[in-house]
Amino acid sequence: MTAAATVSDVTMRFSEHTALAGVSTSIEQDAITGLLGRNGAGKTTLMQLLTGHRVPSSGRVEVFGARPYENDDVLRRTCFIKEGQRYPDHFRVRDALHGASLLFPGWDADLAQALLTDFELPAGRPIKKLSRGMNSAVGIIIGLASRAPFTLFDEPYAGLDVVARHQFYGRLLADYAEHPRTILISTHLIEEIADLLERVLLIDRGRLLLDTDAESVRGSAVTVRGPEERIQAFAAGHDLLHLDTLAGTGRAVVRLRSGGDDPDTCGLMAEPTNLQELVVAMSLAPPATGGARHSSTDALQEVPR
Ligand SMILES: Nc1ncnc2c1ncn2[C@@H]1O[C@H](COP(=O)(O)OP(=O)(O)OP(=O)(O)O)[C@@H](O)[C@H]1O
Repeated sequence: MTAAATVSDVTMRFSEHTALAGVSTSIEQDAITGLLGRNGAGKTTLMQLLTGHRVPSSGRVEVFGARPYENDDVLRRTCFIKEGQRYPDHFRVRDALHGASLLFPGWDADLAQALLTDFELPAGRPIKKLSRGMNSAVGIIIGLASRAPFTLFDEPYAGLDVVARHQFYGRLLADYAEHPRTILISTHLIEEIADLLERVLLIDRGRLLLDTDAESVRGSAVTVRGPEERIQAFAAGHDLLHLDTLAGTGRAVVRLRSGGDDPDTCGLMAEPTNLQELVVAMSLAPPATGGARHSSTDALQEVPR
């Protein structure tokens, strides 16, 4: 894989709190990567490091082969869209777009105009008078129309309605297909974007739990239902991530290991676990039982906690 950005053994401390602890990963060039994790996991912090908004307490961050901090050459090729983006008080929508057009060499004015129409945004309206969702739409337009070689969306759609979100996904995919670039997107709406993702990074309490291609995630875990003792017998050859039981009957999320039993053989009903369920189960799994503890030969690349 060619990396647009690399993060090597990065720790980020805020006085007493360690937001990222020894994180190493690469952001694949010309791919869409999802950055997932619970509140406070460290997603925004990682994006701030990648965009030169912060320098790590230790470790090294490189984007396009150089450190991003105060590096105009890197930052000109980077567009960072964050939730609740603020603009100067007097700015109208068109001022924000005009400002962005000056910043980004690859700016596509036609795409910006088409997106204004999609999101029904009045170009002449003062930004401070926009609704929350409309404000998010301004950021999304800038992020897409910038055509920046490295575009980061940090939970870009606060308040955006479901129709607008789907317009965003559609536009993102269509434009990315024509103009491949490196896109990193953090979101809590995992199922909505699961199909867009080519790579998945899952952070939990400042550590990477999952760093893999999305294809490997699909089919890597099953959700099984049945008598608890059968679930335990089945899970013995795999990784039990999460188990709910009621009166002896259970529902479990199990990461598959090669060589383990089939759910059928154990008399269990099984269905593939979707990305969102897997993220929930991995984030909730205690280190002693969580799949992330195990190094394995499975398709998933796991990082020890
Ligand atoms: N400037 C700061 N000073 C002190 N602590 C901070 C600072 N910025 C972030 N943190 C802490 O670092 C941790 C990671 O925060 P971060 O914003 O990266 O999480 P996140 O994964 O983006 O969360 P969310 O999904 O809620 O946006 C949190 O515990 C947060 O309180």
